[in-house]
Amino acid sequence: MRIDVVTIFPDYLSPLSVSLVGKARESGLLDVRVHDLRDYTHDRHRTVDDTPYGGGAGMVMRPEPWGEALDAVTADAETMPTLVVPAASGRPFGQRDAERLAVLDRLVFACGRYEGIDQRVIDDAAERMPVEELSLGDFVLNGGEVATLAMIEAVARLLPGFMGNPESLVEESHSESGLLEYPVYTKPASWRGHDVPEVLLSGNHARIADWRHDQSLLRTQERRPDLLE
Ligand SMILES: N#Cc1c(N)n[nH]c1-c1ccc2c(Cl)cn(Cc3cccnc3)c2c1
Repeated sequence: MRIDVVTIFPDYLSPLSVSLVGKARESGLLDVRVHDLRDYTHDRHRTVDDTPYGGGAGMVMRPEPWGEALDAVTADAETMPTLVVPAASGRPFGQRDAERLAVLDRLVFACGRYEGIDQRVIDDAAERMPVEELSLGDFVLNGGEVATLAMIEAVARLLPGFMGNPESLVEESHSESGLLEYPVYTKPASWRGHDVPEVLLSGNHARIADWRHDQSLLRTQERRPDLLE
């Protein structure tokens, strides 16, 4: 999978060079290219924003640099990529979205800042490629980079060969079961007076599986009853 990211803060995406995503890039499983939007400006100050039509506080990202940047990163596309635009006003991003995006050949992430990207950028791109405006959740960030990091990690970890042990993808929160993950423990069996639940030391795999399912159900009932509706 190739992922292009356009941003005015390329360094914000440096976490994509470490850990498993970094290893996936080194192995060729993932091809991530980060582009500085200011490279697509032509004035001395490399201006990417301007005042909003209709007034109001803050600034809006100019369409011209975005148009040139998206044209450049999609110019060589054999199949048009999907453009993902993190937006506070976007549709909530979830695990089903990660699964859907993980099977695509190419993604382009448009990381905006200020009060947002001129809407005509999204409208123009939608004439040539699928566009998804997605939100990381019901909280407010200052731009699209953090959401892009999260979405890329959620997608990348689903790529065949990314996780050393693909089995670990099965029993995760928000996986197909629809339940939250059960609590996990490792050695020592007793720590600061806290003991590992006896069933996990029993070696009885049927009892362990039942206990884990019960724990997942309890957690989901307590923390995310909406998942059980
Ligand atoms: N994804 C997501 C997401 C989220 N969950 N919260 N905030 C964002 C997000 C994504 C993109 C931008 C761009 Cl472009 C500018 N801002 C700042 C802003 C904040 C509030 C209202 N208007 C603009 C963004 C915030």
